Amino acid sequence: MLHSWDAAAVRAAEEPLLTAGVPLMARASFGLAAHVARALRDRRGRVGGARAVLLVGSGNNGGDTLHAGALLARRGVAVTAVLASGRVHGDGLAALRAAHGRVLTLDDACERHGVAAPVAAAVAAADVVLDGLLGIGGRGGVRGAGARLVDLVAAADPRPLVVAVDLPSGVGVDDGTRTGAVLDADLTVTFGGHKPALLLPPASAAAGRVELVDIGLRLTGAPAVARLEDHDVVALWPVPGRDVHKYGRGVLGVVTGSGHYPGAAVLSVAGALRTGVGMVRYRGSAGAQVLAAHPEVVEGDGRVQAWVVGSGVAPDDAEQRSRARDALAHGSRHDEPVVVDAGALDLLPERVPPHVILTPHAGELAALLAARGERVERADVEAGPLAHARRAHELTGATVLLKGSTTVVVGPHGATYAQADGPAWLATAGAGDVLGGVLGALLAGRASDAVADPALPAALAAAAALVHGRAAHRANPGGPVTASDVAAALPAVVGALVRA
Ligand SMILES: NC(=O)C1=CN([C@@H]2O[C@H](COP(=O)(O)OP(=O)(O)OC[C@H]3O[C@@H](n4cnc5c(N)ncnc54)[C@H](OP(=O)(O)O)[C@@H]3O)[C@@H](O)[C@H]2O)[C@@H](O)CC1
Ligand SMILES: [K+]
Repeated sequence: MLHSWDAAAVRAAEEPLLTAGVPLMARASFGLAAHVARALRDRRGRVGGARAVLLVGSGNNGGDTLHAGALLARRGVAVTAVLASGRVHGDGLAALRAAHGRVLTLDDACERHGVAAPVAAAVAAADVVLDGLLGIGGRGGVRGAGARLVDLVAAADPRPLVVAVDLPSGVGVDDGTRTGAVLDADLTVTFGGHKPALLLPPASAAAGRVELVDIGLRLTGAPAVARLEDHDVVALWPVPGRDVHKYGRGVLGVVTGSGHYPGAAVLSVAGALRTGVGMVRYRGSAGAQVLAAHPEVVEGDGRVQAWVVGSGVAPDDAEQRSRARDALAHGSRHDEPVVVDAGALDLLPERVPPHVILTPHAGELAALLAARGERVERADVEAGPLAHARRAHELTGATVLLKGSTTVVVGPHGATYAQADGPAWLATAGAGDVLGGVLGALLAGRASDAVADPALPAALAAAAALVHGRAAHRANPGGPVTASDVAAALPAVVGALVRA
């Protein structure tokens, strides 16, 4: 599992080490220089003779960058530091000067006297740019001279390799927002532990590949945001024991689809069956289509351990909406986990337990929050997915899985996940219906655990997102997929993950 820690936790872990005189900045800059040198070697074949530009802000992030620049200069790199502030890290600047690095300033006064031209020339000639404007001390997007530097580098053609120091400057460190100027990086070299912005959308898209440098911090306690990796899935998966029978494995009740959208029912059932479930009971108006596609399904009422409701339930299908409402009410009251998607999100009772899991996309989450009196539009959710998923969890009590290219999951007790497992090709009609089925199957298999441990539904939701994303990759590596392809790839993906 990948963990991330917010700025306060990182500072708290740094403090005793700094007091004890541990050279954290030296460790950070040494690791940074090593990663930059490796990237230069990969790109140009050698390190010596490369040209590097350092964007240097006023804090310790700029200090890391200056020290790394000094190390690179000693390896034969022509290093130019551009100071975006009149106040920069003194030791770092001295180290760079001692290593014969060049220093340019770009505060407002200097720019009026024409310093901008040499800065532009240095950026235009650079093989690599190190973004050391802001680290965990940044508040809001990069301002002032730094913002002009960001624009200059972003417009450079050919584009140099951009390495973010600790994290891309100007992103919301703890919430993953991107409010102003941010320089998109190819590589981020982060120190001590991942920061939430490196996992959370939209900021995570600015980070590129992320490399972690161990500087000896002891980050303990719960992480701010986690990301499941393949090897985490087996511990969560309801792998059947030798003597289990189909009812023991879990029966999933599915109330999805409608006369208008029978495909949603077929796909949500496909997702569940191919993930592995004892039985699916289907209730609804698309029974003929579901049975034609999946003869193993049983139609009608009966005991179930978990539910999937809502995908493809049309607003004018009163009968199907009433079945979805009943399932939702029954599941909330009777310890049966419920996945609530699309057409049932507006049927949600005022408060529900965390074993009710909402699976909206950004537009649906905005509508859900607006219906509860919040002034929110889709664009707001896209700009701050974590904050809005959290708000929906607080207002409803439900576990919230917010779908997106990076899926954000929020549950009780701070359980927070950001999963970026699927290819962009997965943004296709019906993929969400399959995801609902995957999660439903997991919940049916672990229904009593998911009720007893309020944080477990969030972990299962993250696991569902991981498996769904992996299935899209497996269905057609690097190319287009349909929702049916994704469902078809599920058994092999699950098999590979639980055997590993
Ligand atoms: N502690 C250690 O030993 C270690 C720390 N490490 C490194 O230190 C980094 C954290 O350093 P940091 O705390 O100095 O903050 P940092 O992010 O460099 O910038 C703060 C400065 O920026 C300014 N500023 C703020 N917002 C702004 C904006 N939007 N636009 C423009 N300016 C803005 C702000 O100004 P102020 O608002 O205070 O006037 C302040 O002067 C961390 O990410 C890691 O790289 C590693 O070496 C490991 C060891
Ligand atoms: K930075």
